[in-house]
Amino acid sequence: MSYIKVENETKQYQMGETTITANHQVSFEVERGQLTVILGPSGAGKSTVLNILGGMDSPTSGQVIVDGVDIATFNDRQLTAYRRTSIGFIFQFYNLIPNLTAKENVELASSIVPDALAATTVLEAVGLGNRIDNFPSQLSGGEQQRVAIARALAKNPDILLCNEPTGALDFKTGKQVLKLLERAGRKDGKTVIIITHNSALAAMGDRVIHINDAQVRDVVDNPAPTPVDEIEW
Ligand SMILES: Nc1ncnc2c1ncn2[C@@H]1O[C@H](COP(=O)(O)OP(=O)(O)OP(=O)(O)O)[C@@H](O)[C@H]1O
Repeated sequence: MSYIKVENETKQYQMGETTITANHQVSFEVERGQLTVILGPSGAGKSTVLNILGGMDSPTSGQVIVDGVDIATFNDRQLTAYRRTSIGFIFQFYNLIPNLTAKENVELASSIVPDALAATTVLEAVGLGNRIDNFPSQLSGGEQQRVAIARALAKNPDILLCNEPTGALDFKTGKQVLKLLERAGRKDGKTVIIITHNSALAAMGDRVIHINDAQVRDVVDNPAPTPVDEIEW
């Protein structure tokens, strides 16, 4: 069985009298270590998929099997443990704590898991060895996103979930960030899932899942993904 298998996952939100269907019968699979791009326009339902895969939300119906276990059946305590140990999150706007240094931001995450990597080591790995004592406000957007990647990697999770990781960055800085995610997948064996509306990023994925109007429209495998260095947008 695939490492991740989402089967007929539906998520509805009740807003007074109105029911909003954010995901409708979503099904797809991701193999372990695969770099996956989930592509779709704004409002398509991508973040909903990511929130459910990350254990931040539960589906209304359907199965979300990760490493053989259906996390859709998890209670709050099980979801907390899953979020802590299995998942590293990277968001569009970094979500760093402003009054903690880069190192302290990373340590905050690593302190909640048993098999954490040293904060300094991961900050060095993302090229920020000389900025560990800087506060987020003293770092550029790209540097802040690299701290966020270090924070996610420090927990040593199996899965990295990235929601528009380059959405707030310029082309050159965005590429640096994508190269780190590419390396986390190709060298460190993480299962990296990137959500984006930027269709140029599809080329870097081993698998591309197209979502539109709450549904999976297409799943395309790339036998020869393009290295991030060669992607233009
Ligand atoms: N908590 C919520 N309550 C009500 N509706 C929601 C909630 N979360 C998402 N939705 C709705 O579900 C639909 C899908 O939203 P979602 O955020 O998953 O899309 P998206 O593809 O990630 O879009 P974007 O790229 O703009 O973030 C939208 O119509 C959105 O308004």
